[in-house]
Amino acid sequence: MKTEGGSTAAKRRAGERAAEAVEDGFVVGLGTGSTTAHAIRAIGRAVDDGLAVRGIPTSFQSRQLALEVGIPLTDLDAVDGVDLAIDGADQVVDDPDSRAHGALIKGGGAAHAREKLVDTAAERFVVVADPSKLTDRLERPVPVEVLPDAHTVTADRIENLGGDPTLRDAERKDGPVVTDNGNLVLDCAFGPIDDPDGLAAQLSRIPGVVEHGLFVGVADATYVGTDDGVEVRRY
Ligand SMILES: O=C[C@H](O)[C@H](O)[C@H](O)COP(=O)(O)O
Repeated sequence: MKTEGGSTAAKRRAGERAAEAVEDGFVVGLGTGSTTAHAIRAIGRAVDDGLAVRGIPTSFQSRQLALEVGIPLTDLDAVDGVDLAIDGADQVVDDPDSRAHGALIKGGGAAHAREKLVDTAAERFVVVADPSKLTDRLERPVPVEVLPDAHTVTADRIENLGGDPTLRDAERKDGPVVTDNGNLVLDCAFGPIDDPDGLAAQLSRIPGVVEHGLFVGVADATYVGTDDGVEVRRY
């Protein structure tokens, strides 16, 4: 799980505040990453105190943590709906004058395909972040999960859109990162992204793309942990 960047205390404040929104009987989407991990641990403590919830993990990592802290688990196909999803982000547009306000780049931990399934299914999706994630325009490389057998041709098509794709390598293994779904990840640099919605549609149309990390118009709020509190952005 990726943990670099941002202060741990700020991440913890954001995660714990989001966990306070979990109500008795909720089905909760459990995102992935170092910030969401604080929310999962806080939900686990609430479960110890008697809160009845079921969690839907978005990755092997969040599943393991949820099991460790005692959150009963379910899956999307087994529930009528998801009341709340809590998830992190790699970048969040923070500009109320921009049409992209609240748009996200996700997938730093290669979990964005399952995250998008769960986050878009939720009645309410809350992003948890520290201030280092806020930006005027999305500009980090966009993680794109691709079918392994087609990663070269898919990379060519992403280049045709103006992207510069790099196959994500595993740090402690020879070879590429393999996602929980058995696929590969291309980190695709586009420079500053003026129209994330348009780029999202173009990426989704490429055969071989399983899912990309642009989340546009999905988040309902971002909880930004700071050095001394939590700022809430609502969309
Ligand atoms: O694939 C991973 C996810 O999209 C994470 O939610 C994202 O990378 C943020 O992680 P963190 O809270 O560790 O910065």
